[in-house]
Amino acid sequence: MTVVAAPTLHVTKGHGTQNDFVLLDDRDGRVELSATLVRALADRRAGVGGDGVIRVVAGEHVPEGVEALAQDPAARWFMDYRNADGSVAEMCGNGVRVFAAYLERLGLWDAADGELTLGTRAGVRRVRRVPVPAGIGDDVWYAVDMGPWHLPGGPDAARAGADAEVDVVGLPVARAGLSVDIGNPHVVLALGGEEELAAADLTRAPKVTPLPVDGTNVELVVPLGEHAASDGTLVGRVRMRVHERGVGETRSCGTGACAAALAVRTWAGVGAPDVWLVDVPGGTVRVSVLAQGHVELAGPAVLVADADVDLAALTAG
Ligand SMILES: N[C@@H](CCC[C@H](N)C(=O)O)C(=O)O
Repeated sequence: MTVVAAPTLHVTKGHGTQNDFVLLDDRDGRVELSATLVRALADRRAGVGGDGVIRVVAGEHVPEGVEALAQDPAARWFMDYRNADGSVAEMCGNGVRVFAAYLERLGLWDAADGELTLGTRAGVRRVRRVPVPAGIGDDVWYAVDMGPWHLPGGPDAARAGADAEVDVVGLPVARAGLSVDIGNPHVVLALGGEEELAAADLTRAPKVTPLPVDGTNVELVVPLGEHAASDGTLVGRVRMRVHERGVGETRSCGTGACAAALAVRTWAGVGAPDVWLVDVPGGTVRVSVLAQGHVELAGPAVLVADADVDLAALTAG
């Protein structure tokens, strides 16, 4: 890969339920997306600002993209996702939807032609446009098949409902948490109610024991009950706050919402809903448990700005 010598970098800013990203069209794989460049772009004062940076690159230009193409030759575009601290993450649920909206903007995908197949570090993912659920908003919604999920603690953790201890600043005692893998790592813990959720101080990372070697995202959830939708489907609802690995507290996390719904569904046991609305500080997303161990995430994706970044000024410090 060669470093782009151009003095400016054209970027787009987008978000999914206020989980915000700097998007980069590097379809030919010419940009050296170093951790330093990612941190500078994501910087909320000296840069564009975002929870992460997402690069669109043709799969053939990056090794992980080549792997995705081997899995499914339709995975022409690869989502290269980076956290705001410059670290690489396997997957970003909100990011996939924003990636799809960005591809539409770039003319690289048309939702009218059918679903989008893309490569991610967690494997191939599929996205389609879906109707916006009544009463939730008027943004464009996309649904993503997030692929397989599992409980790293296995059946023992499922039975116990926990496999980790999580200490959150602002809460009096450490809580039991359940690890959920949805392509990237999460630990979910249930709190007693809205007051506790508000009291949690997520300016510092919760202490997770044992901490997975690659770290983890942490979701705090308050179950809000269940209701029957107009078609009779049983729908569960939870409120969630999240501390993201490589970022800090964010206003939403798509993989985190999936992990939260899956953990609450595990705790609820037989007869629990397969469809969940997850309320996050930045909005609401929908999680549906699909057949064959897959889970679907649906929610909005919004592109808000385009900018030409002066690379010399950005990296001047
Ligand atoms: N916000 C994302 C998750 C981004 C990656 C995460 N911070 C990690 O390191 O695993 C989402 O919407 O899923």
